[in-house]
Amino acid sequence: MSGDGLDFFVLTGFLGSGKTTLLRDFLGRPEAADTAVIVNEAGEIGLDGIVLRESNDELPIATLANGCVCCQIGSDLAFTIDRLITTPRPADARPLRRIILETSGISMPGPVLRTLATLAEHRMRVAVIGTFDLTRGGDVATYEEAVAQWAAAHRIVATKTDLVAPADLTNATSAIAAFNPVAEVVATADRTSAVKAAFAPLTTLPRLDIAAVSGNAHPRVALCLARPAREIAYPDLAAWLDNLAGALGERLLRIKGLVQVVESPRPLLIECVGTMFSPPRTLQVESAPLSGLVIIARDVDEVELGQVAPLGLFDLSSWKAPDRNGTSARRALKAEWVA
Ligand SMILES: Nc1nc2c(ncn2[C@@H]2O[C@H](COP(=O)(O)OP(=O)(O)OP(=O)(O)O)[C@@H](O)[C@H]2O)c(=O)[nH]1
Repeated sequence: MSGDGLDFFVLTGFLGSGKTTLLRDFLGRPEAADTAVIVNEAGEIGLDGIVLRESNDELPIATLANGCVCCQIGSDLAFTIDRLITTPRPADARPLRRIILETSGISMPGPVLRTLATLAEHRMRVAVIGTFDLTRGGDVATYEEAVAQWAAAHRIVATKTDLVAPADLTNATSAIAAFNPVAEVVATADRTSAVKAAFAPLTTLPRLDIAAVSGNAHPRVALCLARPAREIAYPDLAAWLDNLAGALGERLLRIKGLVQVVESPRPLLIECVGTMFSPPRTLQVESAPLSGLVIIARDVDEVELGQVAPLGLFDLSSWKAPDRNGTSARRALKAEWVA
């Protein structure tokens, strides 16, 4: 038996940001019957597993409690996934449709995704779902893990909506986009809608309407849009991405975007979390609705990005960069992007 057709959700988010609660609410819903769960906790006591078991005591729930999933238990994770997929389902149960891995609040997403990449034979559709605790907002961005978790997410769910003022909920989308402008955002006070949307299949096209982003730049995280400056051949694009990853190393948090290369009439979807790239995928649309790569990186400036070879492949609008002079550069850069 293979995992072909399975959705694999990596549920990530900082300590206490509402991951278990979101998952518990989902597992209590009828459509969660074809779900298996893997819980990782850095601590010794598998508390999250117990809480989740309360919401649905028939689900397969595997606990990885012997360390943080990102640093110690790659092979345990691979083994656990394998076992969940190959274990026969009870006669009256529907086939397994999704696995949800709740990572510990201090897990870095990159190593988890690297482990999942070794399980390519299962052909699972992997999506990273992040939580954004509205009561703490961007405050936890001082923790490198929190920023990496948001940057890696395909979708970010605003949590604890009942504990904040309506204005905080209204501003949630822009607050989240300040850390990851390409993620889908789920920000609603309607808990049922939020829970369903959190684990719905992903849409294909990246969200690149980054001109809508507002808010203050994070002191160490730069968000940048790289737009093709000329026609781009695939080998040049591949070399540029390789060199960018090599130059930034672990400071590279995320790239997502569409690039039209001369070899193909259709745009390529380019995506990486950390320095790990998904294989570029040709989109089944004639031309890119918007050609460009959104880059999220830590401790980097436009000059360094501009030195990546081959030179001159992309124009860089660093529309949200760390504010070094005490005045925001965002307005001018944003205007450049809008034009
Ligand atoms: N009022 C309210 N409380 C929430 C909500 N989501 C989570 N909480 C509370 O916030 C605390 C932390 O929530 P968890 O769901 O355990 O958070 P977590 O991200 O799984 O935490 P770790 O596993 O420690 O990383 C708990 O006391 C929850 O009851 C919410 O939407 N509304």
